[in-house]
Amino acid sequence: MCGGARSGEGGRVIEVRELTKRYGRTVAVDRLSFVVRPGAVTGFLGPNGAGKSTTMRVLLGLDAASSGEALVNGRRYASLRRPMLEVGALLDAGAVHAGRKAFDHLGWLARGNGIGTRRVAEVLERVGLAGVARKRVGGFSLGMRQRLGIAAALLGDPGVLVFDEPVNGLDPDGVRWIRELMRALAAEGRTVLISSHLMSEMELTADRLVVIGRGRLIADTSVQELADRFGRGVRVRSPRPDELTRVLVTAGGTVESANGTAGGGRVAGSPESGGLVVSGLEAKAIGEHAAAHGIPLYEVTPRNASLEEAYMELTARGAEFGAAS
Ligand SMILES: Nc1ncnc2c1ncn2[C@@H]1O[C@H](COP(=O)(O)OP(=O)(O)OP(=O)(O)O)[C@@H](O)[C@H]1O
Repeated sequence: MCGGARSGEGGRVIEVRELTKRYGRTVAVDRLSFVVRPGAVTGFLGPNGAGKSTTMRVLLGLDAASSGEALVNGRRYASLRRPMLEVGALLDAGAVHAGRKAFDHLGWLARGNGIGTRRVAEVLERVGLAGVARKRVGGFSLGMRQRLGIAAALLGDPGVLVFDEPVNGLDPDGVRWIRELMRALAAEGRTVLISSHLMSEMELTADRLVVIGRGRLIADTSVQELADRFGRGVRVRSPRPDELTRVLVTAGGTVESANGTAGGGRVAGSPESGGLVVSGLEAKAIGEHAAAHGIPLYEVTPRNASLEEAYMELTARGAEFGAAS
């Protein structure tokens, strides 16, 4: 998969290969590999301290890898001939001179990268800042600064976009705006990678997820696959859980206690402690088997586990690691 990612995708691809980054004794990124492809929003998820920003910094040439590599369109950032035309990034929205006007800031960036000033007006329009183009950035709200940072990322009309926690600190309107923009950029065939520590946000924005914890890959999946994998099962409560478990296992089901402890057939625990989660049998079949054996049921609910739960489960160990956050 890695070897051929470069060809046939219009050069719009991010490849992280066996990337390791150490800071002294801290291993921030640990042999991490994944590929981000065009036409979709990919969420880069992990608890605080998981290594997301570090990965992005190496990808953007702001930090050197200890080993392995992170490539944009098959090249390291430093060897891209005109980087702004290939990859745009939003890392720290605060990093603009307060005294500078929005238009001048972008104009300066454009000139330094051989981009015409006509493009400045275009990107300001796209991010909704055309009306404040001649205002000083110092007076901008966080949301406006975020938009300006995105305008800068879009200046070179790059096929690859990287945003580090773009919704942090934004109000609901700002969050919705960013979400829609990310989706639109992906729909244009760009490669869009957004980091976040919030599954609730990614659930609404991303098509694919790269989940990391302690610098290592935990999952590389579509949002749908994750939902399917974790969202299955029927939640059942009965005053006779052991007996019900035996009946359902005999009928071909798999039964676990609802609080997540393993139970390949025998489950201890009263209904008060959370009941059972049954997979491999539909709600209707569960009801019929229970009725045939005269076992009362208090609840039969097809479960739709939230992605948040799936994420918590996936990153449990990583979260322990960053317990302070
Ligand atoms: N410049 C640095 N010097 C030393 N340690 C660092 C440096 N940058 C990051 N780290 C450490 O590397 C690990 C990964 O940090 P990183 O910022 O990449 O995580 P993150 O997933 O982006 O988290 P957050 O969501 O909090 O930004 C952390 O343990 C962090 O303390």
